Amino acid sequence: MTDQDGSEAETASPELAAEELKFSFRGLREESDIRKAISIRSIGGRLPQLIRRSLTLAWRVDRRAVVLLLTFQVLSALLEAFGLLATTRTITELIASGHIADRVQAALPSVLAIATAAALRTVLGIGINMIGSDLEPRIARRAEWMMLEAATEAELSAYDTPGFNDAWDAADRGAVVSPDLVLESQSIMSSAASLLAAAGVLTVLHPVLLPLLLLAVVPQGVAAVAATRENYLSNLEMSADRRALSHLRWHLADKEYADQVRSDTMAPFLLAKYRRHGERVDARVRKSVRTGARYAAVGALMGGAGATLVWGAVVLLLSTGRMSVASAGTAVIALGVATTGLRGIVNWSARLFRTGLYVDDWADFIAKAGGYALARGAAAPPAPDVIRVEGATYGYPDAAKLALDKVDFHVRRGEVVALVGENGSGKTTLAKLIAGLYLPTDGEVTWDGVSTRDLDPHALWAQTSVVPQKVARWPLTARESITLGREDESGDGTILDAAAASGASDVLNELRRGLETLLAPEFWGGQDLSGGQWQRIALARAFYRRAPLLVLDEPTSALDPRAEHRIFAGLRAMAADCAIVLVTHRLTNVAVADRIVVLDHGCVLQEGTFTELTTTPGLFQELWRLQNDRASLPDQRAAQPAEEFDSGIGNSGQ
Ligand SMILES: Nc1ncnc2c1ncn2[C@@H]1O[C@H](COP(=O)(O)OP(=O)(O)OP(=O)(O)O)[C@@H](O)[C@H]1O
Repeated sequence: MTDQDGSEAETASPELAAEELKFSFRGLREESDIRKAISIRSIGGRLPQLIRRSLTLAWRVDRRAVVLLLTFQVLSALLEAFGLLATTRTITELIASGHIADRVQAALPSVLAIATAAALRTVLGIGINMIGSDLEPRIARRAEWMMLEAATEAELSAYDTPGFNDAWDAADRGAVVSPDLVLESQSIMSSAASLLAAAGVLTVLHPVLLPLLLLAVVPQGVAAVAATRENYLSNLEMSADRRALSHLRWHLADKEYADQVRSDTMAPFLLAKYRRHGERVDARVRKSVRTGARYAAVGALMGGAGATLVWGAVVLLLSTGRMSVASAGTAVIALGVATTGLRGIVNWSARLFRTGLYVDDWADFIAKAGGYALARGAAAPPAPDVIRVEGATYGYPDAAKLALDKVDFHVRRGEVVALVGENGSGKTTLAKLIAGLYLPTDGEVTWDGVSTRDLDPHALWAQTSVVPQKVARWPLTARESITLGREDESGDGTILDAAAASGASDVLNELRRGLETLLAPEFWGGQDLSGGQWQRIALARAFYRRAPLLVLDEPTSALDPRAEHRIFAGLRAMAADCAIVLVTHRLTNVAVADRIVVLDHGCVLQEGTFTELTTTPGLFQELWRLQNDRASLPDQRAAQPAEEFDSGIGNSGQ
């Protein structure tokens, strides 16, 4: 139980506490696997794989750019090493004995070499930057494209699977950061190139310097990776609250519910929930920031100790005469370059590692959607003469009971068959099975004897028109909303015929630019329609398609009596060359059907013509009687004193 400000009643026992919005990564990677995958030990092995992944992604987008990027990077590293060696030469010439003018002249070629190398590296750096910036948005789009392809090629049932939508959200974040993978890999490679150049020079100067340098930088690296790991884990733990926040934000601010937020006085109630989830996120962020700061402090302390060791070694080597002044001078510069390179590798690796975790979510989604990828046959069905459902069972993932249990049904071309039953009896689910949107968990649905499992789904859907309960309000022009991009050569005639049959012509006549009007209220200049007008457009869309199977799921729920009458008056003529499956609760409308199938708790309870079912005792007759009972309400009102009747409504259920 919750009070108006959204807080749970104190008395609720844990088992009976109200459920909250929660999301799971179930079906993706298990959390324990994620923790294992991001143990510090596994990270080293992961980096090459991530660099390979970033190159593969970039390769898919633009091979030439990748080749140029790598070539520029190698050239830049070679120039850096060359510059460092030229530095030794310059210092040697400058500190040699002789007149200063002679020494400067002797050093001039190597100074020129240093300057040329630096200039060339700057040019290469600009080139690398340019190629990277050009690649990044294209990589993000490519990653998004792959997600969209994977999602649209998945079975519809994937959307009913717990965790699928979370996987989509996580993958979306992965796609957004995917270009960073390239930037970070490239920065690691460039830091590695600098390090290699400096390491080569340092090893020549004295072999002890390099291992000491590693000692200075590696602890900081480990600390950075540990902080990154903590940050990712906290994000993972917060994902449920963050999704809840985003849902609540949508429900509070979107146009769809703006009226009900006001009329139901929902704002304080939902805002309290929003605050609660927000506070949980804040607490987790605070914990993560503190842990990260602790890691950073330990890393910095150890790094400082390491750096003291390196510089102490240089001083010792110089003071004991084991290193010349020229070499020490170069060592100082090379140490600077090597430290920057190493630090770059470590810090960029930590960032690459974190990005890699998000990109893993993206890759997991693509693989996950792949797990639900349409894997049916390739046979293209001709217009079916008969569609049969044979002993079909369907259970939604994780549902406590079956939505359909051993259902037999058939519809022939030229027939109108109505599905009737109480809420939740399985009508929509059966309609989706017939239209090949779902495959039965058991049993078969066949089109002219061929199982929908063996038919090419896209070819099957091309033979199907569906008007669902909640029709899509595509952000398209009225013309596109009806043709869905499948305009034929016959010109506007077919569109206008479909519009006339559905009643959409009245809507079109009132639009400021007729068929060319943009029906997209969320865009500037786009026009919105009423619920019933949208339904008429959706019906026009279905009629325009002229598919051999027409599935109408509550197609007239928002239509006025005149518009509804037009649809049902025209339905029989339409059935001449197609099979029509009609789902409706308005039983007067099912008189148009050749046969009526009554569903109850996922099973077929009755089947017959309208006359048979209205005259035979059973569920249909009972529903029919209840629907017509409304006619007696005015009589009841007349028979009852007004006050008694009004309070009766208010007290019903007591
Ligand atoms: N996506 C889903 N995930 C889990 N269960 C679902 C889902 N959709 C429907 N169900 C369940 O399956 C059963 C059949 O639902 P279905 O939508 O087919 O019923 P219906 O007869 O069309 O209902 P209505 O008359 O209310 O439209 C119901 O128990 C419902 O709760």
